[in-house]
Amino acid sequence: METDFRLESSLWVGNKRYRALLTGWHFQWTEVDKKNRDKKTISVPVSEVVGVDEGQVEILPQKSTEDTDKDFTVFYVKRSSSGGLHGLLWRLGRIQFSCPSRVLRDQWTQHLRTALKTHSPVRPHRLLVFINPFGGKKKGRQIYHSLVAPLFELAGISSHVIVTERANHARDHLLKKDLTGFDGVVCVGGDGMFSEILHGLIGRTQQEAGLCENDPSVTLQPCPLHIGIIPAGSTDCVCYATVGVIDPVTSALHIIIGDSQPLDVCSVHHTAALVRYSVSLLGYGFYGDVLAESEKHRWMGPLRYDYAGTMVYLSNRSYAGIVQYLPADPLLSSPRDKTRCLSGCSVCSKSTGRLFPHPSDSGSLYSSHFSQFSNDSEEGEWVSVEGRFRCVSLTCMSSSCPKSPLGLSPSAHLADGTGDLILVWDTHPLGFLKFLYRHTSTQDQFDLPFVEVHRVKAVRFSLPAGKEEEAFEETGGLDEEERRHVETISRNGSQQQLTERSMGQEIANEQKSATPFLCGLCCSKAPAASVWNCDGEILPFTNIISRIHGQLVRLYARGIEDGATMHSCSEENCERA
Ligand SMILES: Nc1ncnc2c1ncn2[C@@H]1O[C@H](COP(=O)(O)OP(=O)(O)OP(=O)(O)O)[C@@H](O)[C@H]1O
Repeated sequence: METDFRLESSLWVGNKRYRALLTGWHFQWTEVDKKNRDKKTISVPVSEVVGVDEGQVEILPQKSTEDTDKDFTVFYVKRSSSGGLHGLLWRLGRIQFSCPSRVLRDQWTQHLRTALKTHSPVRPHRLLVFINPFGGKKKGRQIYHSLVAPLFELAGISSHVIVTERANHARDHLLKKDLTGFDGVVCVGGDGMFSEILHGLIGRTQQEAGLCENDPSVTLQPCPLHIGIIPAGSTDCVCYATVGVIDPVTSALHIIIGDSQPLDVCSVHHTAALVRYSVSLLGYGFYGDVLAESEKHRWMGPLRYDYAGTMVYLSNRSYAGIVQYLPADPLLSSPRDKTRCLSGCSVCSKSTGRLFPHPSDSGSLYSSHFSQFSNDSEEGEWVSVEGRFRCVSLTCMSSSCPKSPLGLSPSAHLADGTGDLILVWDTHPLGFLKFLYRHTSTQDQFDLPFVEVHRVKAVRFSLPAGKEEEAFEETGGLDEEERRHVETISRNGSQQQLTERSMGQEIANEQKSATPFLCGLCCSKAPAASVWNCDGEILPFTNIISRIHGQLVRLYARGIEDGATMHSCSEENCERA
């Protein structure tokens, strides 16, 4: 196979001579001096060649081609350090070669294109793009049209663009409209937009498979369409945790070359109904309170999270609860093993075989039921703990973000079919402050006597009997709308997908106004119950059951590339920013 694509010749860039070599998997060019000695080599994996065009081609500010007979231009992925602890920025590299003859030029372009088709077969050809015009700084449209669309055009990707007109527009489209011919769905926005796409695609896939999402023991069908995230929100945590940087060009290049990163998803249920899906944080206590408090101060913009965090910390709350969890196999990995889930993670790769025992399952992504939960004998023993907690958090990924570069659980994996359950028992305020502060540094936040972390497959949370009634009295229990909501989901399953964001917010607002929630430091009586923060949405229920679905979706990403690889590739297609 290798030799089929082998091509070697002298090529010129300006007046410098290069020896260019295509071996199938790699394209490299080495500058040769007048004495025929090799100078610097640049080597690019064929999978990272973005496109090849005849002539002298520019793409910015818009595509222009000077069609000369003996020239061709190669576009490729070029890395540069983001300067921080985290991943690498990707940029579009461009090199324009001249050949001694047109025949040789055509040979090069043909060979490169054939190598691309053979060694990069999973690149997208047609994408459905949703732009949230109001996300983040309201620059979604501009980001897409100026930075992303020209790259898609260069790579020969056709895209159908929908600018959303309301919340849940993208989700409803994915649930109801014809998606034939699309290879993937791209969202231009923040975590809220990603969540819409996630819910739409998972719901659609289960509808088509005839599966009921309400039952937590049902093994859900992995989604066949990939998701691409072009970050343009005020919180872009999923992008940060799966790419390592928040940068539209880097994300666009990952989409173009068809990178594929599986991602675990946690389903959250209340009684017999699905409430939501989560990929990053499902948090009760502190994180729920911060979200509820911050929603009251949306006018502050992103500053509201710092303000709410401070207020909630000062209110010094803890909550009674019963947490039950189903431990994952401790022999496979541990949340305290100091490993990091980086690009090419071996724990995640091995999990693919465990989660999809029949090779065809993972290949087609249309596996039939794979038993990791429903089979009682394999399920294992549930563990139960009861007490007062500052916070209870479940995360399917490290949940790293610019403010917490290692995240809530630094050794969590993106795609091993498990989540990390973090229990922070009631403690004195300074202890809790230490726990919070350690998230911003490299210190181990789990190395504290009041903190536990467990790698789990499922979690149940309930209020202790007496507290349930207290909380019920405080909130007035389920209101009419909540009851209708649960009934609708139970009846219609995936047809009527999930909590409407707007409705969820209304419920949360009602709940907030009904609860003497955080009336600041003056509030003398602490409420009996907190709320759940599910990837930035408040859940309308306290008693929940959640389950991790291994590798349920795939993103156009490859996990975080280690900045240290900059050293090994400094001779190749890398540069320091
Ligand atoms: N056209 C629209 N009008 C109003 N809301 C929309 C529209 N399109 C999408 N949304 C909703 O806006 C929410 C926030 O969007 P997004 O995540 O893109 O931006 P963000 O600035 O990061 O948001 P936030 O800070 O509120 O989480 C999403 O949950 C989505 O459902």
